Amino acid sequence: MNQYLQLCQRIINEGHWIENERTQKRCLTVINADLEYNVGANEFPLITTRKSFYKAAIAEFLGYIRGYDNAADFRKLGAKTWDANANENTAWLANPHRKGEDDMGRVYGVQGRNWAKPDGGSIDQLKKIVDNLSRGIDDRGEILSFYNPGEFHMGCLRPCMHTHTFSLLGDTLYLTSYQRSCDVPLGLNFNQVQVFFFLAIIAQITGLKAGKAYHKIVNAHIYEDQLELMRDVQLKREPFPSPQLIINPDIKSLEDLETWVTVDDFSVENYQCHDPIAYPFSV
Ligand SMILES: Nc1nc(=O)c2c([nH]1)NC[C@@H]1CN(c3ccc(C(=O)N[C@@H](CCC(=O)O)C(=O)O)cc3)CN21
Ligand SMILES: O=c1ccn([C@H]2C[C@H](O)[C@@H](COP(=O)(O)O)O2)c(=O)[nH]1
Repeated sequence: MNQYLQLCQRIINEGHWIENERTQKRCLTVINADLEYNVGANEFPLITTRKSFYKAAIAEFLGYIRGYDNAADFRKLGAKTWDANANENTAWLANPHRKGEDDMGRVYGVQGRNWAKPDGGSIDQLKKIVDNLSRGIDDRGEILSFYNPGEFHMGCLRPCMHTHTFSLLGDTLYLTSYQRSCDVPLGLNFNQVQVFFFLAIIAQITGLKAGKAYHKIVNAHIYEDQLELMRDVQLKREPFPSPQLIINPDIKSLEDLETWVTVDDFSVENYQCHDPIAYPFSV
């Protein structure tokens, strides 16, 4: 929790005001942040200085694992997070590749599970990783990349947290996740949960021990209309100790994640938090 608060404070102390053309808003911005989560010790990095809706964050990531490309499928899992980008961004609404209401296009999980090969067919990056790790193999290229510049024009948004690398030391699994752009009040609140969740769940289904997750962020920003709430409300609050994430032990395979798992298979223990804060969202 302290590393999150330190990053927020650093943006306020040292940030530069940068115009953003896509959203037509200014962002207070710093470059480079390194966050670390101890998944093995189950120190769940859930924000405590406001109420955090971790189930929606897990639902969103479960949608990526399943390769979903439609905001309605995310809603069914419990995440409304793609409604605005799929249906309210004027550039995407006018894009000939958009297949209709709720379509997100070839983003995130589509690339992760169904990367189109130039010579036909497709690559399932996640299945290869899970198969290797289950056999104790780390070929130093256990990389899940959502970043496909050749298909940016076919999706509603370029992926923000775009690359996840798994590494094995003995029977302990590590994850390094790389994020190019980070909405610290809203997005990071979810992304911290997702990086932790991803290592915890892949360790569980591959029979490995979870070690640490390393979360590397390039452009970390606060939108101009979020600044007052962050500076004068959230940062004035005292954090509580980290809660623990509890995962249904019956989840044993990638197929389980693809078929029957829901957000009800996850819960949190000892979560003490302050009141919610409704931050403005920029489409
Ligand atoms: N400007 C922007 N920021 C983001 O963080 C973001 C995007 N766009 N576009 C793509 C996804 C969608 N994400 C989102 C979208 C909405 C919330 C949000 O509204 N969160 C609320 C609670 C949501 C709920 O009740 O489930 C929050 O208070 O955290 C969070 C992340 C993260 N990403
Ligand atoms: O997982 C996510 C997804 C998105 N974001 C934020 C970061 C930016 O504020 C916007 C994306 O805008 P770009 O112009 O494409 O950078 O969404 C996030 O923090 N986490």
